[in-house]
Amino acid sequence: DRSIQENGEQKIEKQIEEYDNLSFFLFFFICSFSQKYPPVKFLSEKDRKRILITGGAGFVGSHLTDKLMMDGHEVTVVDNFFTGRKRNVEHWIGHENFELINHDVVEPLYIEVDQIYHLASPASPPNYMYNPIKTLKTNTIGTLNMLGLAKRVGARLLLASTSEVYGDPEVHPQNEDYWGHVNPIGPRACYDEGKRVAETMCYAYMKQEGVEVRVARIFNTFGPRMHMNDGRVVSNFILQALQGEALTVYGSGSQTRAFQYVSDLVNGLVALMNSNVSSPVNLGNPEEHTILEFARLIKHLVGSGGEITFLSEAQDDPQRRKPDIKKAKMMLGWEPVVPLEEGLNKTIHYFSKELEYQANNQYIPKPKPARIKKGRTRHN
Ligand SMILES: O=c1ccn([C@@H]2O[C@H](COP(=O)(O)OP(=O)(O)O[C@H]3OC[C@@H](O)[C@H](O)[C@H]3O)[C@@H](O)[C@H]2O)c(=O)[nH]1
Repeated sequence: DRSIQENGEQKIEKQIEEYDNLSFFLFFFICSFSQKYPPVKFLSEKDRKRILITGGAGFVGSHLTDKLMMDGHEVTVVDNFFTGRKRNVEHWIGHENFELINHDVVEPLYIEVDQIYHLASPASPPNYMYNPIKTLKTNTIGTLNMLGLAKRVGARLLLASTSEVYGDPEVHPQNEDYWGHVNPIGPRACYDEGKRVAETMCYAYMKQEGVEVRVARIFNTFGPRMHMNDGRVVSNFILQALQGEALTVYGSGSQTRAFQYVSDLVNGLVALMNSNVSSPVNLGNPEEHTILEFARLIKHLVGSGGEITFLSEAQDDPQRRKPDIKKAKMMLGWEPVVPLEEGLNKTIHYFSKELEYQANNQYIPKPKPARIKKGRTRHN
């Protein structure tokens, strides 16, 4: 009797085991088909960091979010959606490692994090000139708030600074030791001086409070997820070429810029954050072209027959800009790897899809010209 009973129990146990195996396989089978997020690495508790990205729904911020999420970290994106868009990060919404907070950094923020990438600020000249007071508040009060947060929770903060701290430079190419040539009362000052004082704040918090800071001086960057209304040269030229309109060159077009593709920048930001370099580091692609050359190249890549028109020069427009990236190469082992044409083709593809999307949604915004509009009602 006993052996019959034992036999029966063994059979039941075996059946349960088989059922468990089956449901285990079924679970993975269903998961692999219903997977709705990009693949995310598994990181142990020790290696996984809680990372805050201010401006994380913006152009650069959203690509940084993708990288840090896919590397397996817990990412909190804070954005006030002035220039950022939910669409840029919507593919992460609901993921257990991801959180999106609609918040303006001008107000204090109380969360627990290990690292802060402080990117929040309008970055395109027409956007940052649109509401200079807000740009100043974001870069000054916003940066103070984030440094205060870093101090309270012992987090390391990386500031997204800019090549604009060099102003209209008198040395060429620009290295990190150059102090810059900025007009403190010109139309670009809200951004240039805002970023310069943001850098000053970082080093004051480092010296006085021991906060770990990293400062990236970001040179011109382009790529998918730039806003249609961004107003910077690459998105303007691509949109104009795609729509068969004339490409608008401000001034003679002899002013120069050097453009990096966004994935190169994101790799540089992560390398800098995790390095021991606390002094400012230039991140940019040193391949320099005139704006007229850019216009011709984009026209050629899009295959557009549109004209090139010359409009009046923008005030205080930097005439020559090119990063010296020796420091990033030596200290971070970083340099850009994406060729200009490859990056431009990816961006052209993105904007043609955006135009289709907008056409289906009955709204096609025109690129904004870099003009300051007076007498508008604005919210500070
Ligand atoms: O339609 C356009 C737009 C811009 N331009 C010109 O193209 C050049 C580049 O202009 P952008 O607006 O793209 O960018 P800028 O280099 O002036 O500023 C940028 O600098 C570095 C970053 O920090 C910022 O993203 C941004 O401030 C300027 O000389 C501008 O006058 C045109 O000729 N036509």
